[in-house]
Amino acid sequence: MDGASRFVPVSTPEWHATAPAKLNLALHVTGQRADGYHTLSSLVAFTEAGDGLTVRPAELDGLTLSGRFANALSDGAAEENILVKAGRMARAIVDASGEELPPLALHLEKSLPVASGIGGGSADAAALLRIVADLFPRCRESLRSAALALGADVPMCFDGCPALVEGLGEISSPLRRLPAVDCLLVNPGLAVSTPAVFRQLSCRSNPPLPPVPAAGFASLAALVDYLQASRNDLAAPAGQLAPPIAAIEAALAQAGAAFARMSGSGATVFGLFASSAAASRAAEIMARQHPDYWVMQTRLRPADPEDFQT
Ligand SMILES: C[C@](O)(CO)[C@H](O)COP(=O)(O)OP(=O)(O)OC[C@H]1O[C@@H](n2ccc(N)nc2=O)[C@H](O)[C@@H]1O
Ligand SMILES: Nc1ncnc2c1ncn2[C@@H]1O[C@H](COP(=O)(O)OP(=O)(O)OP(=O)(O)O)[C@@H](O)[C@H]1O
Repeated sequence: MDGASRFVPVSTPEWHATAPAKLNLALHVTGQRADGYHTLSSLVAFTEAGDGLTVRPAELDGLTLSGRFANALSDGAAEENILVKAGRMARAIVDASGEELPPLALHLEKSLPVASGIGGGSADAAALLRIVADLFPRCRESLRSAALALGADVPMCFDGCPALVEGLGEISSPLRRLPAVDCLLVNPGLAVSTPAVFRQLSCRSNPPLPPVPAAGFASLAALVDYLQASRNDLAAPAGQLAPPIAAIEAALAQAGAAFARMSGSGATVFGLFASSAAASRAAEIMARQHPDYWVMQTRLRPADPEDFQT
């Protein structure tokens, strides 16, 4: 059965994907290109939990929203939603391949805070591109290549695997091993603009991350050892725009995190924990201290060496 014929079954099909949060476990800004964009060296991982995207064929394209952070997106025109742009791009690519992508009804359960350094919009767009790639496998490479035009984080979200990323984030070296580390994400309720953070950077030319061990990370301890020799270069400029970031990092460490750091351009801070019980205890402490903060307990999506062909 080819991809297009899947759209004419007796009952209406429906596809669902989780759009996980992206965590920049470490992020070094290594330079600035002539077009103003910055080159990065970043260790990225993805969480089990995230936004939820449901896609159905329909008479007309449409987007509906629900979830805790839906309101943050319904103020703007639907056309501005990155999902609408991703859908348009996917249709152009599928059409150019000689197949046909019908109108789609999209429903987004927006569970991740907006403009928070965990790539929520990028994850949503990538989830849609992945669904289209599964339906039209011949278009997968073109969809992956086009993803960068939607945003620097979209290619890594499309791959969805823990990786060392370079360039603007589109050059990816997947990690051979990463355990399913328990983690907490904490956001103080302050939206932070990514361009504003890059503008505040004082040094735009830093050394890349230390080499990632060829075998990846077999334990939380090995990962933490590596992270301690790295930074998030965007933490200082983001802290000028969202001062609670440093206090959240300290509070997570105090509450038992083996490691805590801001992700991306902030203001979300992640904490890594030795067990789900330890993460739950810290979640209770954070919720008691800051009932207005967003706190999400989840785990990192692991990487297993058996997934790699040698
Ligand atoms: C900070 C990161 O989240 C780390 O993964 C990404 O680099 C940002 O990814 P993103 O939010 O998808 O970013 P985009 O939507 O592509 O870019 C937003 C704006 O941030 C700045 N920007 C972004 C990425 C990058 N490598 N250099 C930049 O200078 C540019 O001013 C750009 O206009
Ligand atoms: N589906 C979407 N989800 C979130 N933001 C969206 C979406 N569509 C458009 N946007 C816009 O994109 C901007 C960035 O939002 P997003 O949540 O992706 O930021 P972020 O978490 O800081 O991303 P990154 O980590 O990639 O910098 C917001 O200003 C928001 O209005």
